[in-house]
Amino acid sequence: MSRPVPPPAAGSAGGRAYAIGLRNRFRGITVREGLLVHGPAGWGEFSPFAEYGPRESSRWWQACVEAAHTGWPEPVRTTVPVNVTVPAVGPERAAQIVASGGCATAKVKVAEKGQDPAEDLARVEAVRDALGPGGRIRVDANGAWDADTAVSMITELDRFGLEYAEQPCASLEELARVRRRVDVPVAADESIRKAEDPLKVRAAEAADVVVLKVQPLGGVRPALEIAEACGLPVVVSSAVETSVGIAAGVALAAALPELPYACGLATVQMLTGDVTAEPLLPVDGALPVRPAAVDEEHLRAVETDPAGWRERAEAARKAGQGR
Ligand SMILES: O=C(O)CCC(=O)C1=CC=C[C@@H](O)[C@@H]1C(=O)O
Ligand SMILES: [Mg+2]
Repeated sequence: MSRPVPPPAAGSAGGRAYAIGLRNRFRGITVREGLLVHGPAGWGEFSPFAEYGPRESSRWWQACVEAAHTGWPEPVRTTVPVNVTVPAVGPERAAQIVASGGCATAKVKVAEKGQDPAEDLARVEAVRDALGPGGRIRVDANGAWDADTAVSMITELDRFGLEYAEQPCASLEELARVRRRVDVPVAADESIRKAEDPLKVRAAEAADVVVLKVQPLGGVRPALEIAEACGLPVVVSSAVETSVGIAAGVALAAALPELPYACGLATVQMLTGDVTAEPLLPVDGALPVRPAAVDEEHLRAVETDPAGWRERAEAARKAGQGR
């Protein structure tokens, strides 16, 4: 029998670390790691990627503290439509992922380092075949194309029908240039989550849609403020967390006044394990709006030494005080 995990003893550094394999390599990693913290409001997750220093990680820590100590605003919906996420895999694997994903929308990674355009075309074609004509496809280049390449790739990929192209180029100027030259809407991700001033996206007319992730933006409330200030349609997306982190993304998506697109929150599917007995996985293409409680048996199966993670959390906390 599995049982709920009690909170860490008062005064302890707190936080339990996990390491969970990914079913397919994603943004260069094969294992996802992070820290889970319990507080009066529930569980929070702190899982900045390995290359992020204390300053960048400080927002991720704030998001964890919000989840554990404050909780989230009231939801305005009970389910959140989601997309299946397709890493930069071959066409057969891409089709399998879509077929088993249970979603009518797919986000497909493109422009992976070391791959060529024919691989992107073959992957997106396989995804279109697997989804059927009624499905929606968005692609994410993570800023890897220059403006001319983006225009020609988006035009070519749009043969298979694109809902939007996420972060085709790195800079706002390039995004704006691409946006003027293609009919496919442009979404901004890194231009929001890595920017000192996320509102510049709107001013630069660089995007039609903004992608918001809770941890990089410092929590559900700060992300809601950015959404309101931007005034553009929002897609909430994950940072490939356990169900604990995903619940924060779901809380953001559930609190937004409008939610016109499926969200990138079905990523527990990408992991080989989870820390809860009831993972936040899609049913009929949507996630239920609810928190996620850590379960002792599931956590133990993926638990690692928390020392390094507690140090990272402490450094992020201190860096946040200087903001
Ligand atoms: O949006 C999704 O479908 C899933 C999440 C996702 O794609 C990402 C999560 C974390 C890091 C990123 O490289 C990636 C993204 O760029 O959106
Ligand atoms: Mg992205």
